[in-house]
Amino acid sequence: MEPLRTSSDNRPAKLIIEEVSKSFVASRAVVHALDNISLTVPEGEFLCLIGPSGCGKSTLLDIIAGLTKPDAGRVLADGKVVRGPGQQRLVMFQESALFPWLDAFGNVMFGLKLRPDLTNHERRKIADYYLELVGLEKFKHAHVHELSGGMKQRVALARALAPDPQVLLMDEPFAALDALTRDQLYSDIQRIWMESRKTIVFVTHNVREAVCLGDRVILMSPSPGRIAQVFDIPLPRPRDINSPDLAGYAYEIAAALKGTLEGAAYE
Ligand SMILES: Nc1ncnc2c1ncn2[C@@H]1O[C@H](COP(=O)(O)OP(=O)(O)OP(=O)(O)O)[C@@H](O)[C@H]1O
Repeated sequence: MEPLRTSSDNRPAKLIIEEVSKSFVASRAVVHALDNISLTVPEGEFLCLIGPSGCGKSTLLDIIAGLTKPDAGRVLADGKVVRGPGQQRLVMFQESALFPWLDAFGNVMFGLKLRPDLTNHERRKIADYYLELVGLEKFKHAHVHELSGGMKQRVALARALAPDPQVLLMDEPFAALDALTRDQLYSDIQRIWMESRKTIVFVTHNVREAVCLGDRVILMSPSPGRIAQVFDIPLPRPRDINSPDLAGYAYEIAAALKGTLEGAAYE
């Protein structure tokens, strides 16, 4: 099949989100979490979703993952309609959700259960490779309670990367970490993304984080959740979150973010 092309460049479209809407009934009120969202994500793009609390970022990520069904519209991954979770689209959450009874290696091996095509020997080699990639080879046999918050997120990242998904969906993965640990992870995730060229959809509240990581930043507005604005971030990589180059973009997006709160049509 001829790959679907995006309009903005010549890369094939990895994800197409077509007119997706989703409502929830909460305390007898209807919440319009997403209203008619359409978005195309080219292969290899690092896309950041930003917006105020409750604007539907996580709901959109869950719909892309196939964990939540939209009320209307659909998501296509490689041109095929997403009807449920798949090993090509893996999610990494804010809390690492590691298995506390397994060590770092065991947790990464667990992720590789998604690859029954591999022998146990191959899985072990892959787990070693990804633990090294995230800088944790020396902590291979450390148990979860022995790891810092940043190390746990590194293990979670290795676990998500090891089955080699084409799309990585990240829901505020660094939000619970201290600033220094986060800065290190910004470099690491950029390095890993530049080497692997995965398609990444990354949800964040943090404007500088979005500018540091994203090729594009999608600003969402709440009530109902809609795409308010799209920002291209053409800065060279790797980017340093503390560099002054980022500041202009961050300022512009922060101002627009403030505008989405003031302009939200609360229902
Ligand atoms: N399972 C659910 N049942 C009822 N309401 C829900 C459910 N999931 C999400 N919502 C509501 O839908 C809206 C969007 O939620 P969502 O978690 O997607 O927003 P968000 O932008 O990710 O928020 P945050 O930044 O605070 O994580 C919110 O009003 C939320 O309360």
